[in-house]
Amino acid sequence: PAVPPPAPEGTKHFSFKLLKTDGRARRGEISTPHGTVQTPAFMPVGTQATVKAMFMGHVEATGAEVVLGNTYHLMLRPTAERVARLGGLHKFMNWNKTILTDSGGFQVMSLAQLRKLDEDGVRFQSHIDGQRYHLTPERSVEIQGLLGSDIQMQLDECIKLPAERAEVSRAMELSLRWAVRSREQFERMDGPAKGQALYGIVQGGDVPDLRIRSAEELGKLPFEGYSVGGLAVGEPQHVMLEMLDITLPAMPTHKPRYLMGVGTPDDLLESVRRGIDQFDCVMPTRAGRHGLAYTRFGKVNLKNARHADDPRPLDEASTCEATNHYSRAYLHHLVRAGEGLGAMLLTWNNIHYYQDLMRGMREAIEAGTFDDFYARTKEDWARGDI
Ligand SMILES: CNc1nc2cc(C(N)=O)ccc2[nH]1
Repeated sequence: PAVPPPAPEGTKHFSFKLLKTDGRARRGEISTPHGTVQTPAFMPVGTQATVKAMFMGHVEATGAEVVLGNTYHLMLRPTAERVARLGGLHKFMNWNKTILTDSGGFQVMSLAQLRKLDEDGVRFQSHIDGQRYHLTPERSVEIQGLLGSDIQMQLDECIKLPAERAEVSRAMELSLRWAVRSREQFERMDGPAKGQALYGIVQGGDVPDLRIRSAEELGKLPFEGYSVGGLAVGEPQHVMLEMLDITLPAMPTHKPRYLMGVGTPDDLLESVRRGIDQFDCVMPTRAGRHGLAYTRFGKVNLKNARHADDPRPLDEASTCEATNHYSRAYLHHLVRAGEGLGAMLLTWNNIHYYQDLMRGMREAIEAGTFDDFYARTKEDWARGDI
């Protein structure tokens, strides 16, 4: 039988230190058996044990200290048991820093076929080969343990917005019951002793009293951190931000807060300002594969013919080794020609930009100048690319 990989030599603990605040913005440090994570942090998405179009050494060069793995994809292929037999996800993908995994629940609802959700869990068919699965809170934690994930997620039910209050309440209450079962499984697998973390996920849609109930009930359980779920699911940005204003004050102060699936650079700036510590989003990697660059002065679409003769790099001041050796004209050519190097260079640029933005916010909070950083960054984006 496959057993979870052994924790690395040395530290076997998880901790979070709240180092400084500036308004509601927080500067912290997460410690896991695979190193530390300076927060606020952006976690590049490594869905199928790879950050698409990047070598992990280059992901590390951007300053990223934690990447996300998707339980749904990995349980289908190559399976958690095979990854465990091969030494765990860190070894499998050659990443020896921190790995956070999601529970699989969100992607079952968005990718799998013939889904049937009940009190026990969710039954579905693989989008790859139609094979049937039954994902329960216990199985999701077991899979994440087999992968050797440092930060694991409870199984929850995330619904799309807009939704009726009754539906939001049903899904939130189910997620609370699943939180307890996830925690029991995590402790059966000695997660805390291995220095791993399990995060509870706050649900409640766009309904203030349900958000507060979810946050308060989860806060009574000994989770190492808490995610804000159920957002970036079709609601306008102002609704997402209003929900943060409601939810964050009801969450434990001295535990990390992770806003799932978010977001654009502007989402990150607004959410750090409200007290979020961790983010993940496919935006920078997916955009890079579609010819779109994120820069200090906003987005640049390299497909656009205006770049065809432009000898300048994307950003003269960027320290990203992937983009300051190449002209916009060259990037435009690669994108128009459909060359793989185009996707690689733009993905690297985008992850590097996201890490630069997070580093800027961390330094501003440390210096007590977050409001100034916020205003200047908004101005730079408004200036746009010239
Ligand atoms: C891209 N938006 C997004 N919202 C999410 C919510 C969850 C959740 N578990 O509520 C997970 C992943 C998510 N990704």
